[in-house]
Amino acid sequence: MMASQRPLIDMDGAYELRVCCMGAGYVGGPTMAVIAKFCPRIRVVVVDISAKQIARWNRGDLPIYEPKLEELVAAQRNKNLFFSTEIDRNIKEADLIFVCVNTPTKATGFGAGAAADTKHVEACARMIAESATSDKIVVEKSTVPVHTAEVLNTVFEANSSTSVHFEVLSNPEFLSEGTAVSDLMDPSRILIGGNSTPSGQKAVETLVSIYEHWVARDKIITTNVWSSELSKLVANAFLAQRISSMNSISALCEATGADVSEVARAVGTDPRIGDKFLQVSVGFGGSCFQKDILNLVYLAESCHLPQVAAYWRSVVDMNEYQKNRFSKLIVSKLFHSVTNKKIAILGFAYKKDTGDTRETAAAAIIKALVAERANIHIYDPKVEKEDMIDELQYQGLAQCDIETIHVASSPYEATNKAHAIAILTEWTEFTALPYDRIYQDMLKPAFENNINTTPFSFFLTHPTPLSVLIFFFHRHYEIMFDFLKRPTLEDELFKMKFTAKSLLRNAKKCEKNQVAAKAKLKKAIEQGNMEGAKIYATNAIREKNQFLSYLQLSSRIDAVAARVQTAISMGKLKQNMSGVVKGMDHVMDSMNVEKISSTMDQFEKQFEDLDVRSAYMESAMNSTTAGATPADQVDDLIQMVADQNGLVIAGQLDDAGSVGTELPLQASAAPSKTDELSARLAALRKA
Ligand SMILES: NC(=O)C1=CN([C@@H]2O[C@H](COP(=O)(O)OP(=O)(O)OC[C@H]3O[C@@H](n4cnc5c(N)ncnc54)[C@H](O)[C@@H]3O)[C@@H](O)[C@H]2O)C=CC1
Ligand SMILES: O=C(O)[C@H]1O[C@H](OP(=O)(O)OP(=O)(O)OC[C@H]2O[C@@H](n3ccc(=O)[nH]c3=O)[C@H](O)[C@@H]2O)[C@H](O)[C@@H](O)[C@@H]1O
Repeated sequence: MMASQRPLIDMDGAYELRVCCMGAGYVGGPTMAVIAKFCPRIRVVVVDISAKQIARWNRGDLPIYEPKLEELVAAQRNKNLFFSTEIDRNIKEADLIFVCVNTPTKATGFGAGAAADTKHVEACARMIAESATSDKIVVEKSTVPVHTAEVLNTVFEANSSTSVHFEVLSNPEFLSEGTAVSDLMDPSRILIGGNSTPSGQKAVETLVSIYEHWVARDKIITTNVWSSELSKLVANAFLAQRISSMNSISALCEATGADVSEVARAVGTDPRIGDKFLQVSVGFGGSCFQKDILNLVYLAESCHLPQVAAYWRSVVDMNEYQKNRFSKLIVSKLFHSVTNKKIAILGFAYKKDTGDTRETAAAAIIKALVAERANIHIYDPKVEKEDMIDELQYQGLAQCDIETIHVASSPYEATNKAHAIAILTEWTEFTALPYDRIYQDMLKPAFENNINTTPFSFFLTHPTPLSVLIFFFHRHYEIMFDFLKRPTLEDELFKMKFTAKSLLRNAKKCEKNQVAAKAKLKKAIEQGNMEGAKIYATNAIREKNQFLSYLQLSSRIDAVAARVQTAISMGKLKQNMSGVVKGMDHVMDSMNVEKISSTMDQFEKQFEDLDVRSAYMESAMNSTTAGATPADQVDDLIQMVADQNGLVIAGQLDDAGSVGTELPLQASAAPSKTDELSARLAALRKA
């Protein structure tokens, strides 16, 4: 008699149905715990070839981390949920067997690197065929290539007695790690593929009746077996394709000044497109996306559809490009060399709320940084060291390189004396770390003091190219690539304040030089050296002019900064400000006085419309830096210094000639006003 035709009451009356699940991993464990919770009259036994895995499920020290799973398992364990290594016995006793084993990408042989390795699924089929003494419904829950059900049927036919009937169903799983329990309790849909034969349809109804304990019937989709098998691959390929699409657009945004999060929002609000899975990241990870797309590619190639294969392969290629782009970015932001630099990696899991590291983008980034001889320190709240090492090995890191990597037991240990931090998993705890404290313990370049004392939270939202701290927030583009995006007004505000301070310090230097030049002038007059006096007088006047230039530009920038600050806090900024802000970044970096001055002009012009314009020094730079020092100013100064010091210079001034015609060698080599100013500003930038 077919399992589906048996009365749903077990011989001892205790259970309606006996379920066995082969594979106690990320899918098998949580899925069976949820079935056990909602179906108290169904007995569920999860079996695995790994005794270690089963022991952990039984001990309560679960082999996987998944929110809410521990409580769920504890509530059902040894009631109607059991974990066992007795595979043969549990197959015999089961009416329905879920196959939940791993189906990784083939590593060797035909289809290596693309086809799914179904050896574990086939091994399960052989075990079932050998052990079964009564009819079984066998459910493919693993993600498998299309037509795997056919393989199972062939194995069953060849290896079992003719009196036992096997009905194979496809029932792919759509849960996501990190939200597995809630996904299982409230699934978007349940997909069941079965044969159209009466026994096939009966089997479908048996499986439907299990899910109906907690899932509405209209959410349960039934199809033929091949549609179900293929739908799973297509669903994952579509999700991954959205991420790759957005990642590709992120590169375009960086090149054009568009903001990818704004683009994602603008595009995703179209209900035909939807806003899910448009978050830009370092690259998607996880055991399934890449594997399932490659599986689809292999299927297309096997069906002689090269264009279809190439289309889907590009989703994986784009993912590789994004990981690579990101690694290069870290190196370039650390002044093009990470050799012997300590880089703290916060987060190793491929996403938050899971300890799973399979295909994590973190491993690819670490591999690239290790190749550049960086000193890597990793901290992850849930990933164990052995799992990190296994994944790094799997992703091709040599043993000798793995030995150079340190695994830290706290974020503080990882970041202490680090040159940079890369946050690669969006763990919630990373958003609440005391970054000011962490920053204090990090290595810093020779910053100006005001940067060192800037609150750390500033760097979190306003990374600047001056900063050696890098905050890459996996899946949180805003923070991740913030410093690559066009600068925000807040960024510019910071830069303006910094530039204003630098100019002020330069002004002070000029003031000092002016005093020194005047002292030399006095000495020259005393010695009757009128040629020298003219040179020193010229220098003193030039220093004074420069002092004024710096001072006035600094106060002009301060005034604009104050207006920007007010406008930001009042939310009064206009769209057209962004054009000015965009060009601002380079100008401030250049420390070119004329350019800064003209950018300030633009800013002020924009502010006229905002009604926050206030009086400030007009044409400050133009009047103070333009033209040469007039000769009469030089003479006046000499006269003034002579008078102040009771010195007589009558007639000597005319005999000395004009400045610039009879200058001593040293003085004639002195830089022009503009050159000197530029040189000072260049020196200031280097300091
Ligand atoms: N991890 C995920 O989030 C999802 C995975 N899937 C698919 O589900 C399948 C399972 O994935 P995971 O649970 O992540 O794998 P996993 O690697 O966590 O667990 C598989 C388990 O099967 C066991 N196993 C292997 N051969 C066995 C055999 N002959 N008899 C008994 N146990 C055996 C292994 O020891 C392991 O504990 C894969 O096909 C995967 O593509 C589908 C949806 C989500
Ligand atoms: O077949 C599977 O194994 C499962 O694969 C994914 O689930 P999962 O890999 O657990 O996690 P996701 O939330 O899909 O994230 C996968 C990767 O994509 C990245 N991601 C996700 C969303 C996004 O917008 N951007 C993005 O980069 C994540 O950071 C992560 O690295 C699917 O979401 C599940 O439906 C499917 O059942």
